[in-house]
Amino acid sequence: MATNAAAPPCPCYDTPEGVDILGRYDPEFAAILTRDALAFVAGLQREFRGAVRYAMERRREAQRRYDAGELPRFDPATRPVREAGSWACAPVPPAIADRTVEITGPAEPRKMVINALNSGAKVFMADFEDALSPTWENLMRGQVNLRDAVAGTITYRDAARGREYRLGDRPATLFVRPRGWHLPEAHVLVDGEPAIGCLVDFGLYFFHSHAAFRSGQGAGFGPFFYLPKMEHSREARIWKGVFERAEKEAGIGRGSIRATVLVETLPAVFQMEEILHELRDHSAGLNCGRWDYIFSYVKTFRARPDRLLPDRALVGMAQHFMRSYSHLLIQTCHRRGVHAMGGMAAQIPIKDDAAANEAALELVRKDKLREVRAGHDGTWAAHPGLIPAIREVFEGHLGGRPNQIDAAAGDAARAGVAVTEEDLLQPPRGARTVEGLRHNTRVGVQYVAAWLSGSGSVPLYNLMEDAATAEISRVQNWQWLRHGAALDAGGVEVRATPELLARVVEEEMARVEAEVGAERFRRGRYAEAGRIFSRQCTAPELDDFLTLDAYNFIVVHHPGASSPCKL
Ligand SMILES: CC(=O)SCCNC(=O)CCNC(=O)[C@H](O)C(C)(C)COP(=O)(O)OP(=O)(O)OC[C@H]1O[C@@H](n2cnc3c(N)ncnc32)[C@H](O)[C@@H]1OP(=O)(O)O
Ligand SMILES: O=CC(=O)O
Ligand SMILES: [Mg+2]
Repeated sequence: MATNAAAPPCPCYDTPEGVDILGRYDPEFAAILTRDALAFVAGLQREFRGAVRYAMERRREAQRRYDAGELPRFDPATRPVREAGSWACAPVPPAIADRTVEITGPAEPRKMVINALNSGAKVFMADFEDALSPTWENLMRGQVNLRDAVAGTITYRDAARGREYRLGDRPATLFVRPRGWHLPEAHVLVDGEPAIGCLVDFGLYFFHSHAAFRSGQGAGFGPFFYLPKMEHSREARIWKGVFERAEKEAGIGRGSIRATVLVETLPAVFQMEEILHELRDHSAGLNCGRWDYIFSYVKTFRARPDRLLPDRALVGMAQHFMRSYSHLLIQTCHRRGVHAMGGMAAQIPIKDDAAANEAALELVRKDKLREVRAGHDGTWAAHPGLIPAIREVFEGHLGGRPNQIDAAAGDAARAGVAVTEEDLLQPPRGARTVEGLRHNTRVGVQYVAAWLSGSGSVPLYNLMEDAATAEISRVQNWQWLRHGAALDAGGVEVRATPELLARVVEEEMARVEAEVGAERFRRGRYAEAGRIFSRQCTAPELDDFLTLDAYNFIVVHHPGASSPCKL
């Protein structure tokens, strides 16, 4: 954690009792961090921090049981919720009936927010999570961007390219993804403790934009959210409480706020009905967060040598456990009357090779066709260049319908099969190789270097990489090392050991340096990233999240940014 002693003591933020801001002062940020907005955020913290602490402890307790050999499963105690045909989620707001293509991207840079809103997608998910490195600057600029986007006033001038960016006629509808429950916000203290990051993200955005959103984009509903990385319905219950408190304080109707929950942890797949039930007045469906789901599969089974994953590249939606997860999600959502959203194909446009670009596009088309045929109502795009192809697949299949919630269509329904616990847990098949270890390392180190430098999503080897995909690289390396996995090295079998990893890290760092150039390598945070990534892959206990440990390296405290000179 760095301290910037050179920061001037004043001007400073006007904070309510018990709130301290340790991030850099900026007049633009001060327009977000108003006394009233901070009082709203502090109220959320004070009411819900006990429940969040308890939920995090329950996660750790569940993990201890998995480590001892228990398998995740459907909870017998909530069978009545799963089996009751008598409940449904609140009707879908008209503004988001059609979510066939959603673009995602970080809430900062500003240019990207405008591009996403103008991309032709129905929805833009502005991300404070997988795609954003949570530096103070990114978080606060992201809040400024979203406020201006909802107000319809967002513009940007790219002086170097002489380009002006402004909103087009039919911008995408905004969803905002706050961070997961586990991440603190070290620049905002409430009663002397770091705030819960997602309540800062949610609270500031809601406070400044709920009214404009409801009268504009939401047509009487909203704001809309995506909720990441939950592991149990008790965590959804906390969000329900947050939403109800926010609605009450804002004087808007209960059920105005809607949220799509990402089902992206293995424990959560056994809780989908329960999550929807908790959020039934606030639900905007579920989404297959496939990359974090793979990460979670490894994490949950960290202690199980019989459940080692094959190379990352082989763990796709065609694997039985992934297909089963998507099918159960579709069945569950449609039974309860809400959208079943698909996930992210990792391919992005390839600029300098037309044939490779066409091959990448074809993979995206195939992935999307599988999703819409399975019954998904919409899906994600990582890049504006993919939207025409994805729209063509989804709109072509839906034939003018905004979604297929009521259609009882798709493989998931047609198959008529009950997805079982065994289906959801079936270990994926495929080879484990030294090349896989190398690829994980090369990508993991470069991602961490980018994240430390403020970029949370980056193109690497023609694929999108973000926190979720990087997590797979990290935990897979850790798991292979922990269990001394046998890896194929071109026909020869070698064991994954710390010594092998050390050699791979050294060689891959040299390769990365050659690829990015010595100057960029020296100026970037590659060496630091190499150390963090290696340490995490060889740690005796698996860290819960890459970004929790790495967060300490991006926190910059400015003493005097708030309380010492309260206005
Ligand atoms: C696992 C998950 O959670 S998935 C969801 C989280 N991940 C994401 O959201 C990733 C989103 N995608 C991205 O961040 C980017 O597409 C990247 C980093 C993968 C590639 O970005 P770049 O290298 O900048 O792409 P590229 O150079 O092709 O960009 C071309 C133009 O498209 C824009 N663009 C690219 N991706 C996006 C996007 N997702 N949203 C808006 N605009 C975008 C760029 O800003 C650029 O605009 P310009 O021509 O006005 O300068
Ligand atoms: O958030 C999405 C994912 O795939 O992870
Ligand atoms: Mg995710």
